[in-house]
Amino acid sequence: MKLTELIKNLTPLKINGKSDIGINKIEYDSRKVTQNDVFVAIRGYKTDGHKYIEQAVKNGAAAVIAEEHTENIKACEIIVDNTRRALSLAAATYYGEPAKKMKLIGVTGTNGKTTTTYLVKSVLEFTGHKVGLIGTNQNMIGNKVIPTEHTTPESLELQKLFADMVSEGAEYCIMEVSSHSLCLDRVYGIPFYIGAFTNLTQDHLDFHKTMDEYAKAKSILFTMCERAVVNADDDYVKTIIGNADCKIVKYGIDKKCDICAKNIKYNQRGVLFEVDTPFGNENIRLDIPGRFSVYNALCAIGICQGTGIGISDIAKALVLAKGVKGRAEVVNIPTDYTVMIDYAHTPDGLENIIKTVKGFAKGRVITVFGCGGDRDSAKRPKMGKIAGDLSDFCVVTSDNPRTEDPEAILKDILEGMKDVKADFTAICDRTDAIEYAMRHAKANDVIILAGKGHETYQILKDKTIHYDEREIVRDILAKINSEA
Ligand SMILES: CC(=O)N[C@H]1[C@@H](OP(=O)(O)OP(=O)(O)OC[C@H]2O[C@@H](n3ccc(=O)[nH]c3=O)[C@H](O)[C@@H]2O)O[C@H](CO)[C@@H](O)[C@@H]1O[C@H](C)C(=O)N[C@@H](C)C(=O)N[C@H](CCC(=O)O)C(=O)O
Ligand SMILES: Nc1ncnc2c1ncn2[C@@H]1O[C@H](COP(=O)(O)OP(=O)(O)OP(=O)(O)O)[C@@H](O)[C@H]1O
Ligand SMILES: N[C@H](CCC[C@H](N)C(=O)O)C(=O)O
Ligand SMILES: [Mg+2]
Repeated sequence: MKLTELIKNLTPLKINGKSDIGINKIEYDSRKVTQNDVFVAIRGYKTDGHKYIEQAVKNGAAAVIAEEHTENIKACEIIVDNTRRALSLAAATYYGEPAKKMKLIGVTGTNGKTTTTYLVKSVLEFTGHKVGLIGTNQNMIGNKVIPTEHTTPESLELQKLFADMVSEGAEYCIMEVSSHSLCLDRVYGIPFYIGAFTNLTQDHLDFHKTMDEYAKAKSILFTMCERAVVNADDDYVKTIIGNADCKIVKYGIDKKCDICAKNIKYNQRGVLFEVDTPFGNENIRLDIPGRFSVYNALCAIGICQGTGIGISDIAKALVLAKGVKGRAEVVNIPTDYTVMIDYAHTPDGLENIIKTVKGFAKGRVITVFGCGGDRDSAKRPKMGKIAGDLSDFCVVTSDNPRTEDPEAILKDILEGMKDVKADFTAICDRTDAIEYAMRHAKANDVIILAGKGHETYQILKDKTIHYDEREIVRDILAKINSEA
């Protein structure tokens, strides 16, 4: 591709050097640059990509997109005011504007994004469509799984993924849009057909600092879509759609809205309810338990109706929809107590899953949980308080301590547990903590292993180790049985 073509949608402040040259590919990491690439220099949180311009040119960069001029540079220099945005726009051009060739649906919110995207994928597939999915657990094109490290990938990888989806015939792409991705312009310039909002509760304040800033970040999605589907019961909904200039469809249980659930029945297996929509009413059954599952189903219904699918097909597809790995997932073991793996890692998520299990457990609810290192530390005592007040017993433990001291994270959690109702203990090693819970479980108890969900790793200071709670639970059970 010609550099002039690649930058056609940018508004350069200055171009230094010859831009009528052939280029190979785009890179934003100087270490990956090879002959005739375009290097995009990004000012990051850990370092500044402008420091690596010289290295990128040495590695063969024919052009550099940057926010400032470099003296004596031996490559064409495109100066722009925002390189993250330039990266997103140039990547879209490089891959042939793939987002415009599919109907793109973005889901944002603190909790429920992954679950909702899977529900939407199931409904779209039930009605015969080929669907791409992007999110926390994995990316998918139809049934093909593509591993991922981020909930929402960097723009360059995102545009490549869109292009792969288009070339494999996907008509829709349903994706999670994290607040980080909105702030860091990973989705800049992308035309969303539908944007959806699940809810906003505390998380990621290490990054956003305040809830208002966090809400503002989420609201960006609703300036980029043709249609919005939003949770009317959420306290932040006004901020979220404050700048929206599109059709807005509201869903909820408590407030009067376009799509509402009534006569809700909860059981251990899932939820049953009636839904009223502008396009008809229907009975809905979803085999994922909890009030939050009603919200996720309503959000999915709003999105799918926006694509023109009838409510009766949506209802039929939701009955068949399977749960998502690591979300209220019951481990299949022959014990008289239950072990459930769940991804609750925020105060609200933890409260929801414990209350849900409390609603059906015939025995006690034992919660094993921790909090991630290098993440919002203000949520730690709050999660301690919630788990301690709502469970019958808690084991506080580690969940991806990353660069932090695991014991110090436990201490932060325990700060919130000074006068909680439940008994609790703290065991830093997660496997020992799970073993403790399993050895103390009685008939009909439910052990919730919260926080790791689908993850099959534990991130420690110096390394990431394989860590799959399904395997851990089975190994512990074998050990306990061998002692009998
Ligand atoms: C805060 C954050 O999101 N940071 C992301 C960001 O890093 P950054 O811009 O600060 O990059 P940096 O490390 O300072 O480097 C600056 C630039 O110099 C370049 N560089 C660096 C070294 C070198 O030798 N040469 C070079 O060119 C880097 O490639 C980069 O372009 O851009 C990087 C590249 O895309 C991301 O990998 C990185 O994600 C970090 C690792 C991260 O942990 N992000 C998490 C918090 C995140 O994004 N989470 C959300 C939500 C999760 C959820 O709730 O589900 C997600 O969407 O996954
Ligand atoms: N609508 C909801 N409201 C509140 N809590 C929810 C909701 N849906 C799911 N949860 C709880 O939050 C956990 C995470 O759900 P899910 O993975 O769907 O959210 P997410 O928004 O994708 O999270 P992440 O930000 O990590 O990607 C679940 O395991 C469950 O305990
Ligand atoms: N994807 C989210 C949740 C991770 C959940 C938990 N396992 C943790 O590590 O904190 C994040 O990176 O903040
Ligand atoms: Mg997710």
